[in-house]
Amino acid sequence: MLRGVRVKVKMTSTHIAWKPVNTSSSCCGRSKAALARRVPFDEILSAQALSSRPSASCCLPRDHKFVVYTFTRARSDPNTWRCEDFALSAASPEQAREWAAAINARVQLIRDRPRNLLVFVNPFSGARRARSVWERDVEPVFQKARIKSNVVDTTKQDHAKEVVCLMKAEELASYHGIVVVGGDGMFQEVVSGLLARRERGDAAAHRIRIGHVPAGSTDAVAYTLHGSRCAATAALHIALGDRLALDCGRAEVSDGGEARTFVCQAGYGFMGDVMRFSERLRCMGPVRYDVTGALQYLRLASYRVALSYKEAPSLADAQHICTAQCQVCRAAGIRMEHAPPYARSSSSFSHQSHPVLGGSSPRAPPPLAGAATATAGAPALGGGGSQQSLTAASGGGRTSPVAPSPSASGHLGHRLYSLPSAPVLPPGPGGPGAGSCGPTAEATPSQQPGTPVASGPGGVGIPPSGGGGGGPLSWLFPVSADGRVDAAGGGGGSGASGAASGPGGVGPGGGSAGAMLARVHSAQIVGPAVAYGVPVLGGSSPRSATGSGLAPVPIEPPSPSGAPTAATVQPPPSTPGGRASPLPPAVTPLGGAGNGPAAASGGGGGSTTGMVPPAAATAAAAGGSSESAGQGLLGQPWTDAEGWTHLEGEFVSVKCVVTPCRSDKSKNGIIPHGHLSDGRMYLVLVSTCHHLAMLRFLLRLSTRGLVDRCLPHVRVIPVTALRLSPLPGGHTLGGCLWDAGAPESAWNVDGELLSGADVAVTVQRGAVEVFARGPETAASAGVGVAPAGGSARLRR
Ligand SMILES: Nc1ncnc2c1ncn2[C@@H]1O[C@H](COP(=O)(O)OP(=O)(O)OP(=O)(O)O)[C@@H](O)[C@H]1O
Repeated sequence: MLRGVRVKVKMTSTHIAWKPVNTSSSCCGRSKAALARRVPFDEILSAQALSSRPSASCCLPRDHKFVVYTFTRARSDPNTWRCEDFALSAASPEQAREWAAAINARVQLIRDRPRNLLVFVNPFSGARRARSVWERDVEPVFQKARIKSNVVDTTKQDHAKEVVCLMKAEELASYHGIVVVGGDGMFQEVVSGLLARRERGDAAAHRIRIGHVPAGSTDAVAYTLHGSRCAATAALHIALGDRLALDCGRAEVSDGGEARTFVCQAGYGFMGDVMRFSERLRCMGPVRYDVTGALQYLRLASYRVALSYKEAPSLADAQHICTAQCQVCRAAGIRMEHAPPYARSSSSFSHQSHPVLGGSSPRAPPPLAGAATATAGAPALGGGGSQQSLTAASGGGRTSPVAPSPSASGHLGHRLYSLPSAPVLPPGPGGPGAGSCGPTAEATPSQQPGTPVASGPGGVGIPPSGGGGGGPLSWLFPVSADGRVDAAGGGGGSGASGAASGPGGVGPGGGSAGAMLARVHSAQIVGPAVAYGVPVLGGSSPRSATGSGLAPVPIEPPSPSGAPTAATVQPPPSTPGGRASPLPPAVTPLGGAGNGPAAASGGGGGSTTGMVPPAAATAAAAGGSSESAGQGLLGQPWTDAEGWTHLEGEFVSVKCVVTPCRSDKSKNGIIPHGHLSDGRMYLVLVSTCHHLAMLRFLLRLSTRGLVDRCLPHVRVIPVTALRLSPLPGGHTLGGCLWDAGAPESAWNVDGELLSGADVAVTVQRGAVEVFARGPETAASAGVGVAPAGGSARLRR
C-alpha cells in the first residue's frame, strides 16, 4: 500500500517501481494513477523498515512500512532537487524488513557511494548560516544515505587547508570525500590542501572527492557544478556518489608570493578592485559585492599591463554547452592515476570513466548469497533484465525478498559517468575522436553564429562595428588564418600602424606557476594532456631564477611585418632535463630599466566604439607616445616561436575563467561554452571603455554570458597559460571617488585576494574530482546555441 492505495511493486536489477493495482478510482480525493513511480536504484539513498504503528489511512487499520528514501526534481528547474520519501506498506513487519533489506542490498552495490566524509563548516561564510544549512539541509540527507560524517567547524582563515594538509595519511585515507559547507573560498582551500598533499606524494589525496554545499556569498562553485545554489541538491549529489573531474586554474605571484588554486575565475582590474574594497565591508554580508560593484563601476579604473598567453587548440565542438555527460569533457579522457579504494573488480561494475581503475574494493559488499530466482511474492531481482511482478499489498501472497545475485548486478553499470577509454581531443584540425564529440568540423569558440569573421592571410577582421575592415580591436588581435594571433596587423584595411611595441626586457623564463603543478599534473593526466597543449611544466620558476641572480634576457621586438622569427625570440631557458618553461619570461614594464623606446601602435582606424580612446589613436598617429596620451594602447601583439602571444595594453578587466563559472548573478555562466574538464581556460579582456560600454559588458555577463567579440571591447580567448605584469599608468574615469591614481589593481582569485599583481596563471586539467555530474540541462537560454548532441539529458 502507498498512501492507502494498493500498489503493485516490481523490482528489477536496475530499479524499483510501483503502480496502483486499480487506477480507475481515486482514494482520499487523490488520483491513483499519480502514485505510479519508477525509481532507479542509483537515485535511492536507502530504504528503511519502520516499526508497526496505527495507520491514519482510511483503507488500512494497521500497516508495516518500509520507506524508500529518494529525491525528486523540481518541475520548474530540474537542477533543484528535493528529498522525497515513499512509505510503502507491507503485509507484516518481516516483509517490510525484507523489502528494505533487498533495496539496500542493491543500493550498496552501486559504486562510488561515500560512506565516511570529513565535513568542514565555516560558520562565518556568507550570511553566517552555514551551521544551519548543515543541520537543516545536509545532515538529514547524509543520515538517510547512511553516511558517517566527521564535522569540523572552522575557527580561522585557512583552517580547513591546514587540517587537510596536516592530517595523517591513514586518517585521510579513511574518508571517501571532503565536504565543504561554506563559500567558494572554503572549497578552494580544500582543493589547495589536497593538491599540496599530492605534491608531497601522498597517494591518498588522489582518491578524495570534494563536495561543495553552498552557504557562502556567491557559491559559484556549487552553481557551476550542479546548476543550482540549493544546499539540499548539493547534499544529494554527494550522497549519491556523483563523480566528475574538474579543471583547476592556478595563479602564482611571481615575486615569491603566494599561489592559489581556483575553480571558477581569477580576475585583475575591475574584479580585483571590487574584491579589494568589499573586504572592508565584510560585515554587510553578500550585499557588499553589489555595493562595491556599483562604486567601482562609477570609478571605472583601467590598468596598463603586459600580457603573455598561450592559446589553446580550438575545439571541434566549440558550441557544446557543458552539462551532465558533457561530450567535450568526456572526450578529454581524464583518467585519475589512482583507483578509488572502493572500485569494484567485477567487470560488470567497471567504471568506464576511469578505465585504469581496478582491483578489489575494500568497501564493496561481498557477493550476496542466495538464489536469484524470484519466488512468488518475493521482491526478487530480475537478472538479465527479466522482471518479476510482485505485490506488496496486504492480502497478497507473502513476499520474501531475495538477495540479488552477483549476476544480476550487471545492469547497475548504467551509472552515467563513463568516459571512453582512450578518447583524445586532437590538437590540430580534425576534431575529437569520431563519434564521441559531435560534429567534426573545425570551429573555434570565437566563431559564434552570426559573428562575421573575415578570414584571410592578412588576419581576421572584427565585426562590422569597427569599420574600415579593421575595427577597434584589429590593432590588438590580428589573427592569422591558422588561428594564431599574428603581429602582421589586422586584415584588409586594418588601421593598425604596425609599429612595434617597445622592447621590454624579459626576465629569464622559468618553470613558473610551477614545477609543482607540473608534477601534480603529469601524475594525474594520462595522454591527452599533451594533445591539449597543456604545458608540461618544468624548469625553474621565474622568481627562483630571478632570485638566483640571472639577468633578464633582452628580447627583440617583432619584425616590422610582425611575423615572429626564431631569430627575434630568445627562448626561455630549459631545465637541465631539457624541458622548456611553460610560462613566458616576465616582460619588463615600459619605462623600466633597460627599456627601449616605446612605440605606440595605431589603434582602431578611427573607431568610435569606445574601445580605443580616440586620444590614443591620435597620439599614435601623430607619432607621439601613447603614455603621454594618458590612456593609450601600448604596443602590438606578437607571437614568439614558442607559441606565446605577447601584448601590452590598458584594460578595465582581465579575467581567466577556467569553468563556465555560473552563479545566480550569471546563470548561463560567464563563459557558457566553458567546460568543467577540458583543460583550457578563457582569457577575457575588456579594454578601456566608458561607462556605457562597461554597463553593456556587465549586463552581458549577467545574462547571456560572454563569447568572443560579443562586444567591440571584449575578447574571449581560449588559453592554457597566462602571464600578467602590471605596467605604470592607467586611469580612472570617476577619479573623483577615491584613489584615482592607484597604479595597480589586485588579483581576485575565486573571491580571495592575491598578495601580488605580477602573476602567472596555468590550468590543470582534471586536477580534482568532485561530487557532481554537471547541470542536467543546458544553461543555454539566451545564448542562442543549442546544446550539441542532446546533452541536456535527464536520467529518468
Ligand atoms: N572561523 C572563521 N573565521 C574567519 N574566517 C574564516 C573562518 N573559517 C573560515 N574562514 C575563512 O573565510 C573565508 C571565506 O569563507 P567562504 O568562502 O566560506 O565564505 P564567503 O567568502 O562568504 O563565500 P564566497 O566565497 O562564496 O563569496 C575563507 O578564506 C576561510 O578561510
